[in-house]
Amino acid sequence: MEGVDHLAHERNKSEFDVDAMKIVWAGSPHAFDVSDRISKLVASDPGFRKDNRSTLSRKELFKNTLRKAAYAWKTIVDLRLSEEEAAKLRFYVDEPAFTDLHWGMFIPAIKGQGTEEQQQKWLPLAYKMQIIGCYAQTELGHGSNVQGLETTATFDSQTDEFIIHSPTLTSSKWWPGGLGKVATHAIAYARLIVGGREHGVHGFIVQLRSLEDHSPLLGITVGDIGMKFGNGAYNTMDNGVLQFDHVRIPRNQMLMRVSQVTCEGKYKQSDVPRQLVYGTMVYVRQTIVADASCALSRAVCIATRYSAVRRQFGSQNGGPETQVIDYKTQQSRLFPLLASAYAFRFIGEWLKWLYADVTQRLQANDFSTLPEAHACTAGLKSLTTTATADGIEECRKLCGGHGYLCSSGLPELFAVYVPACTYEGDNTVLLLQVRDMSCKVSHEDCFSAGVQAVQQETSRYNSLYDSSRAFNAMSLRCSKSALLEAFEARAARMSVACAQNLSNFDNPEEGFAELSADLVEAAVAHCQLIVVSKFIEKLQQEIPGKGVKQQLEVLCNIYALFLLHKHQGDFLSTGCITPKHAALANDELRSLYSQVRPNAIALVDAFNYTDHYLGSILGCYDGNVYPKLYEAAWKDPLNESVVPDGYHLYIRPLLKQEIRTARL
Ligand SMILES: CCCCCCCCCCCCCCC/C=C/C(=O)SCCNC(=O)CCNC(=O)[C@H](O)C(C)(C)COP(=O)(O)OP(=O)(O)OC[C@H]1O[C@@H](n2cnc3c(N)ncnc32)[C@H](O)[C@@H]1OP(=O)(O)O
Ligand SMILES: Cc1cc2nc3c(=O)[nH]c(=O)nc-3n(C[C@H](O)[C@H](O)[C@H](O)COP(=O)(O)OP(=O)(O)OC[C@H]3O[C@@H](n4cnc5c(N)ncnc54)[C@H](O)[C@@H]3O)c2cc1C
Repeated sequence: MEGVDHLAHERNKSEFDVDAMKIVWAGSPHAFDVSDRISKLVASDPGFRKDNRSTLSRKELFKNTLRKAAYAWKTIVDLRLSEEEAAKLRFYVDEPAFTDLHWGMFIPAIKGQGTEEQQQKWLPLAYKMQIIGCYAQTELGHGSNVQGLETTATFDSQTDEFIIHSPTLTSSKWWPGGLGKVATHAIAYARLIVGGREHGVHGFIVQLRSLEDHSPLLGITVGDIGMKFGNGAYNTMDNGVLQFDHVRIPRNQMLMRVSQVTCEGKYKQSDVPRQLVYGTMVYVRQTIVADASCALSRAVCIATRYSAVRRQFGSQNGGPETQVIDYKTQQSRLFPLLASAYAFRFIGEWLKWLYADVTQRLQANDFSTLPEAHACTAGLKSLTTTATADGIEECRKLCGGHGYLCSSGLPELFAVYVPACTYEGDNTVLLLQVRDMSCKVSHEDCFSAGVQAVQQETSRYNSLYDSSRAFNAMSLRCSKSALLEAFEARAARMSVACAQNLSNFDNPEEGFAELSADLVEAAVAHCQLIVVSKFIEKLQQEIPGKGVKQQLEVLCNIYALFLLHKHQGDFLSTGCITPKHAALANDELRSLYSQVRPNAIALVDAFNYTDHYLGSILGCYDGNVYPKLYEAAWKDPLNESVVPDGYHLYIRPLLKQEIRTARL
């Protein structure tokens, strides 16, 4: 049966132009071309094989990652790939590695926080990988609370140097990727002390290892923090521990765009806001949102293809059994995830635009949109990574028993992905930062503007309440604006409730702490509103290709109505929908699922993932699942011998009742 497309009948059912949808997914014809070429290049090169990751020991796994990273670099140099193509190549190599932090955080930190001079000195070295960098912020004792970091950087005006020091065990840097075994340099975050005065946390470029023999420099203690969740998975990364014992660095290795220390020991603050020290995190959070759609679409692609292959029950007159994708329960779990993958793709695109816009403004010393960018990236990073991590696990369950096999690709994808809910800011901590989005819910807003802010919000809410009276079964089906109003009303109501409750506290901090769980829920409602509204905006653009826009309309409705159904308590209590409307929304969802069904395989084909990237027998393009599963089982190291190692020591004595005399 080799070469037969077992999903051909599914592909023939599709009602839209898949190639046009591929362009929409990629973002542009150019982006599609780059992605398509590079993914095929990686898939066809045996140097990038990854099917044995879960069976390797940590040491073998890590060495293999080093080999792949070096091979990837050689490929990039030999083929003279552009920056965009090189980034795509690393993406499709699909193995977390020190290079993620070098390109993803170390370089952006220097670009964002370094002066022109510092950029000129360090960036060429980093671009050529003559130095390898990591981002050393988190410590054993503090991650979320950046202001609580304990590492110190004390200025010594005699020698024009900073002395970087770890004064306590809890000040040890802990977690930075690439630090454990590879990085030669770090952007280390430390409390700046000048002339006995503290000036908060700043970034410093610190060399960690010799460029000759890779040994740690004087005063540096560095190593890996140990095995992490799952086999293979994120264990390809050398997350590290680092202690400084009075390590001296030249003064010009403090990143000085935000503030400077002069050789006389004067601390000077630029006009730029202090928060720019956190700028790298804003950048990375934005990329993590884009990455969420990749991880979720990958899991959804696997689960959708397998659901079309898998059959259980329902045979009539000896005919084939029912494809599990035809069960309404399967559809109601799978299709909202498919819709979410598309929704996250578009919100990722929007956030990329927002970030580019902020960056441009920053260059012109316009810092006005920084708080919005921070709130949006923080909130949307939290929303999309939580939904994606949960979605991957749901996809595993949607694949039944076989989903639990490593060869399904889902266990490793889950293990690699879940830390996204924690790194770059714990998701709950980040939701608490969502204050400046479309409404005001912070304690300062309530207290500084007093009752006025609450009144404004209340009247805004009331007007939404009135307009959304028009929300009915018909508008649910046809009107995006009715849906959007429902989401706006819900978000506004939750914010107003928080604001009113906050104003009952004499002490704002106390009120904020007491109501933080409600604030988090209001933040989620705001983030969902943004995702829905940006999906709707996307549909207002011209989208070429037969049936493409119609498919996206269906997915947009599914995304919004699924959330409305899931959070109907919130929506009902806004009074903008009645229980009858909630029931109608549910009926509408069922009908939308029927519309997606014939197009489901084509909608995941539009992601254009190679079998190499998917890394899943259940999700393979041709759907020839069973022979591949059978063949893969026999390749497991445990099946190398028919009688296992250990038989004579442990099984035979059991069977022969000789266990008391056996040497265990
Ligand atoms: C199968 C194989 C698959 C393979 C796939 C491979 C793909 C892998 C690719 C992914 C790679 C990703 C690698 C990830 C590596 C991870 C790296 C890290 O985790 S680095 C460390 C990140 N750390 C954090 O994120 C810490 C979280 N904490 C914070 O961000 C902040 O400290 C805080 C915002 C929570 C602090 O809050 P608070 O105390 O209120 O802040 P401050 O007082 O310091 O701030 C006052 C003021 O500033 C505003 N603010 C805060 N942050 C920012 C910001 N970033 N930008 C702009 N403004 C900011 C804050 O809101 C306050 O504003 P105000 O107006 O005064 O209220
Ligand atoms: C795989 C991985 C890679 C990483 N890579 C890097 C790296 O390259 N560089 C780097 O510097 N760091 C890195 N980190 C560290 C990461 O950024 C931190 O772990 C993350 O910011 C969370 O901080 P924490 O560990 O201190 O969590 P904690 O803050 O200790 O969180 C523990 C719990 O407390 C809750 N909590 C904390 N504060 C509050 C609050 N104010 N209100 C309510 N609840 C709260 C959280 O919600 C969470 O449930 C990495 C982490 C992981 C897992």
